Amino acid sequence: MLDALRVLRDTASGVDLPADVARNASLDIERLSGLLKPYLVADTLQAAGRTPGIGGRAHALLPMVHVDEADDNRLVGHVTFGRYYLGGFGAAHGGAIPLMFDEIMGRLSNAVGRPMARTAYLNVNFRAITPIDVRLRVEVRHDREEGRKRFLTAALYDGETVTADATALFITLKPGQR
Ligand SMILES: CCCCCCCCCCCC(=O)SCCNC(=O)CCNC(=O)[C@H](O)C(C)(C)COP(=O)(O)OP(=O)(O)OC[C@H]1O[C@@H](n2cnc3c(N)ncnc32)[C@H](O)[C@@H]1OP(=O)(O)O
Repeated sequence: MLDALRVLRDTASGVDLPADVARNASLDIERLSGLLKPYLVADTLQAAGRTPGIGGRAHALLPMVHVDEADDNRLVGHVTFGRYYLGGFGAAHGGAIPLMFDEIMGRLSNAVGRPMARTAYLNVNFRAITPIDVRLRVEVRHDREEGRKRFLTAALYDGETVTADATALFITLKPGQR
């Protein structure tokens, strides 16, 4: 269903509709929302964001990052920003790129049995236009740990061009910390 939703939001982002088509589409979307509403649950029980086996953890907001290779301290994956993420002039929105970095760096930070950590900072440099509808490579490194602090770096590539890179600090949560 979330795959279909992704297709819908990419398509809906790219069209310019006559009023009657827009009205009919709105009615259909409202009908779908009505179909789902009886199944709303507490956020601790929802599938979205809590289903690691499904791309993007079934989180509707996230661009789908696919992991191609990973070990304890390094991860290589790929991502394609669809039309939904367009900022302008064929480039991904500058807010979508940190979203993707936070997710994929968080995934490596929390991998291999390391206890849960939360992002304390995420610094992103935009080095070149990040094109939409192009398969991009993302590389993440877990560089070092100092007590509760985990330092990670990442880069996003269009071919050999680095379009963005990031440094992040993740802090291990204390037992019982919310
Ligand atoms: C299905 C599963 C898949 C799992 C895959 C999941 C992937 C998703 C990942 C997404 C992750 C997120 O987006 S998380 C959501 C976004 N992040 C947040 O909402 C975080 C909000 N902030 C916080 O909750 C808090 O500030 C914490 C937990 C980060 C830290 O608070 P704390 O625990 O009280 O620790 P605190 O004493 O302040 O800091 C500990 C040490 O770190 C340093 N420190 C703290 N913050 C910073 C900072 N911004 N910059 C520099 N240094 C900092 C302190 O100086 C201190 O150093 P010293 O004195 O010890 O030297």
